Amino acid sequence: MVSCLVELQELTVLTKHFCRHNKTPLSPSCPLLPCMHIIIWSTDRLTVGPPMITDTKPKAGIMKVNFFLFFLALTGFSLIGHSVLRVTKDTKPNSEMMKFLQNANTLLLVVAFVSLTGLIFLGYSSTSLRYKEKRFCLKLSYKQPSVVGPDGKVVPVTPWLSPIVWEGTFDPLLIDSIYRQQNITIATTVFALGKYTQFLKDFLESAEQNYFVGFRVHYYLFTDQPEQVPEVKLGEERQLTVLKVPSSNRWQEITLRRMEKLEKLIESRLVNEADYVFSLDVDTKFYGRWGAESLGRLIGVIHPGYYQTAREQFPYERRPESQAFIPYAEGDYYYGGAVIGGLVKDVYEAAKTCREQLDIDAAKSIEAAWQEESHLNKYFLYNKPSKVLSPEYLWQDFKPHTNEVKIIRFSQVIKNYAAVRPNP
Ligand SMILES: CC(=O)N[C@H]1[C@@H](OP(=O)(O)OP(=O)(O)OC[C@H]2O[C@@H](n3ccc(=O)[nH]c3=O)[C@H](O)[C@@H]2O)O[C@H](CO)[C@H](O)[C@@H]1O
Ligand SMILES: [Mn+2]
Repeated sequence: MVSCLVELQELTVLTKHFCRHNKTPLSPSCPLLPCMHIIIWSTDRLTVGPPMITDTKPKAGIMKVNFFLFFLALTGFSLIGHSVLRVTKDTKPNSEMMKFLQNANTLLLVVAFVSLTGLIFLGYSSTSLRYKEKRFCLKLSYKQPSVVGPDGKVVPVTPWLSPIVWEGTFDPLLIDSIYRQQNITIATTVFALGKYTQFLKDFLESAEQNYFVGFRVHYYLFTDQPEQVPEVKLGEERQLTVLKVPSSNRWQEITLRRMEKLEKLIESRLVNEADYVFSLDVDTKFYGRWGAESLGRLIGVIHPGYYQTAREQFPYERRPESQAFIPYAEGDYYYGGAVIGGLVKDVYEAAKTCREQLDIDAAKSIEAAWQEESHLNKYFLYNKPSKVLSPEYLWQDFKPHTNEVKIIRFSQVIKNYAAVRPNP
């Protein structure tokens, strides 16, 4: 019974998926469509348990839908045949016509049975459970949320009621005092490999001036050259731990491996050493306050380059073969990979999932358009952040100021990519 339900759920997911992307084998006038809708409706209500994030395998999916429709059609014909037989039996018992109908009906039943067997076989042979989508639990056909309203005013809340943190939406003194009572530790991971060690001094010095001032902050600095870490005077109750990691000759590998390093650091240390954790890019500088208003269960930041862009133009990964794939009609915001934060447990789930998805892609020799940033965007689409930081919390020094961004708190410095990265 449970496996039947699972199969039914999967068919529902697939049918919805195909309908949404206009790949449905059913035309709108097909008489089976209402029947599929009834199944969709009923299995929606039977859906239990936490859904998964990955996409379904499209080929096995199409075959399953086809098998299922074939089975439905044959069973339908067979039922009609059965009724006709009963009527014919009453009027013309033992006629040639009667024998033909009996044979035809038996054949239909046999083929229906074979297609049902095929369906069950596909159900067991495909990795159905592993490839189930989260998508079916969320109704994803909604309008793209805006960040700046038509009147030019900033939007302070997401459509799922998470705050979008902008200057003027919170009282800094009040919010700091609320969190200070909780005696929290904020772990902050930062990576500086190769020539990126040159960014450390400004990063750390500006963080000491602006980042969670008055809170217990523990920086975990991953580098391949511990001797290049500058001496920076840290405030009271603030500390820095240097962790040596191997070098890499591909910048893409450095940025995407941050997920794995974060996952492992949380497992080995942060579960006991911190309450919240942020992972930040190092080629950055703090220019303004970044405090307790940024704390929450799961935190993402809106990328400054795309907060007024239509989602079809977001640089999400668009190849369905990648685990980071997001279709053109989906997406909320384009989140920057330079900031991820939240409670240790929730950041762990995000980092672990992204690492797993990156590994699946790597095994298929696929690298998402923007490495771990693409996977993070996929994760946030299905696991909505509980607080979203506005582009005040991730700006780019080369970007001219705009009316909506009143204060720049954290910004990417201008860098010569060719000079600082180990490869183009
Ligand atoms: C603003 C923003 O959202 N930036 C993201 C973007 O480009 P970025 O151009 O910001 O990527 P990037 O070159 O700054 O690399 C990201 C981070 O990796 C580290 N690093 C990188 C190269 C290197 O040689 N040594 C080193 O230590 C360093 O901490 C750096 O800050 O896309 C990247 C993925 O492709 C990351 O998701 C970045 O977070
Ligand atoms: Mn960067």
